[in-house]
Amino acid sequence: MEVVVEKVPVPRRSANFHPSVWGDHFLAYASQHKEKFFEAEGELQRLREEVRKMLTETPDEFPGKLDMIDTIQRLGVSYHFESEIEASLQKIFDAYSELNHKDGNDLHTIALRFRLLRQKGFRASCDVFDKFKNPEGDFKESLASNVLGMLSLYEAANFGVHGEKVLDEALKFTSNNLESMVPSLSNFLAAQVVQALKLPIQKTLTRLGARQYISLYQQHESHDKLLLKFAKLDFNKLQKLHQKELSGLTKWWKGLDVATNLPFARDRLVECYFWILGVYFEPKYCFAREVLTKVISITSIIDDIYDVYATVDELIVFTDAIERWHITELDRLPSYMKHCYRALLDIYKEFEEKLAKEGKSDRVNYSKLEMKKLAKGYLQEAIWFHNGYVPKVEEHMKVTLVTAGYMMLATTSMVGMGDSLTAQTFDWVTNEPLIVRAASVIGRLMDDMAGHELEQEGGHVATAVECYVNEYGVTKREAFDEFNKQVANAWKDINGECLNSNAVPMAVLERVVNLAKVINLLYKEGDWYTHSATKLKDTITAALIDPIPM
Ligand SMILES: CC(C)=CCC/C(C)=C/COP(=O)(O)OP(=O)(O)O
Repeated sequence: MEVVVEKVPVPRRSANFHPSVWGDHFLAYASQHKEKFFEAEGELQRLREEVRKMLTETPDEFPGKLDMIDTIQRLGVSYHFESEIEASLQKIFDAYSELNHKDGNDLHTIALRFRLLRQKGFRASCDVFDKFKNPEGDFKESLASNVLGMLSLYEAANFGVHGEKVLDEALKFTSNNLESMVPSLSNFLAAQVVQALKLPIQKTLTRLGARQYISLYQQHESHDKLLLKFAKLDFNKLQKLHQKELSGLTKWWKGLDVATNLPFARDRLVECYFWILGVYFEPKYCFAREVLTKVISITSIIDDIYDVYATVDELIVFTDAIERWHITELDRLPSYMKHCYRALLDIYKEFEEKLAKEGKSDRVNYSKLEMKKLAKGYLQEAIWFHNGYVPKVEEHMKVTLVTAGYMMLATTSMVGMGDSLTAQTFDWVTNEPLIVRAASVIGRLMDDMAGHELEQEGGHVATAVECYVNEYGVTKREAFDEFNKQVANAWKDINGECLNSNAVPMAVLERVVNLAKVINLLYKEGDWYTHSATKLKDTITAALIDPIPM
């Protein structure tokens, strides 16, 4: 495509991304909420207190308490009872050996206890599973007929860290057995097993998980009606809140008019909001969501400027302008870049002004530094691409772990959080801690495996796959196998870092874990983000448009 920019004709590339599939859809929700926000508020509050009572009145040493906590979490409502659940888990952890001893060979209870503790950062020992092995050191075949036990062990094994051989074995044992069991199970159990094998709890996003679990739970003959009703009402209330937020963000996004001003770029505000909803969905993180959605949306445009449209000369100036971060830099930029640069500066200025009222505007600087680092990484990739250079894997990863964007997003995720976060925590997050690196490895490798074919065709910097094949002289299949192993190892890093949470608030670690979960969803079956018109559209519809029928 030939476009005249600044009087000189410049050859431009285009990736032919499809336009937004949402248009102004979410604007409609702006007026809806002028009426009474949520009609069932009174009932919701009453049910919430009933559930709280049920939770606090059930003794912690009672095995049914574990199922209750699990159900509350999986229905997506545990955020209302964080302190109650934390206190129970602490007591359960303190009596861990004793309780496991008492439960004898009850695999379901023992595995569930282990998982619930690990999920919340308690260092529960995996030695509890040794007793389920035979003298040869294999899991007892007799366990294979215990569907509930196998399912719980499978979910637990996904929380393993490096060196936990028993959990690696448990994962293989349960995955194989569960898969072969499916045809002989009742519809209800089969649906649970299939869902779990597709996506274990450890990788499930809270809103989507809640939606799925609510529909499964209501098919369960002994479900708690009160809890189910509460979960449905709460889901629908949160959905309305999210719709309202997204209508505000759509208004902001319309002001940028991506389709006219930056027609070569992906126009993906709604997908970006969904991405960030995976990072935090709770009402208290409303401002944090706004900050992170604006930042990821503008980053997506910036990525396309570097990857698709700009010349290297323009990119050198653009990167320098981002480094200098000053409105006077606008004069040096071609007009299409001006739109993006101005928006970038405006959003950060807005955050600074808002945070200044609470004396927290310094937080924004950490995010700016990460954004500058990201832009330099993008430039390096563009130079490699334009020179036809295929780096060695190590050199590639050094840059592309930064351009995976998760170092910048992990840092920025903390900017709008109301929690009192210290300068040490910001220093920690900006120093490439293992958990952020692991999320970046997952992001980079899954993105490159998903986009490998297209990116090769469409003119993109060499993916990790190409670099690996090139350096080691292996097949593409072998490169994928190696990367899938690295991704599995990165999940173990993440699990391990969540058990060392003394120095860093769990609320911060959870953001990084959630970033990893989103990337897993978006890239495990191709690039859903770029090609958002089908599967991602349906997923977003379930999370953000269709209420749960009462
Ligand atoms: C995590 C962030 C910042 C997301 C913003 C949107 C984005 C750049 C997605 C990846 O696109 P891509 O598949 O084109 O990525 P890349 O160019 O890095 O391969």
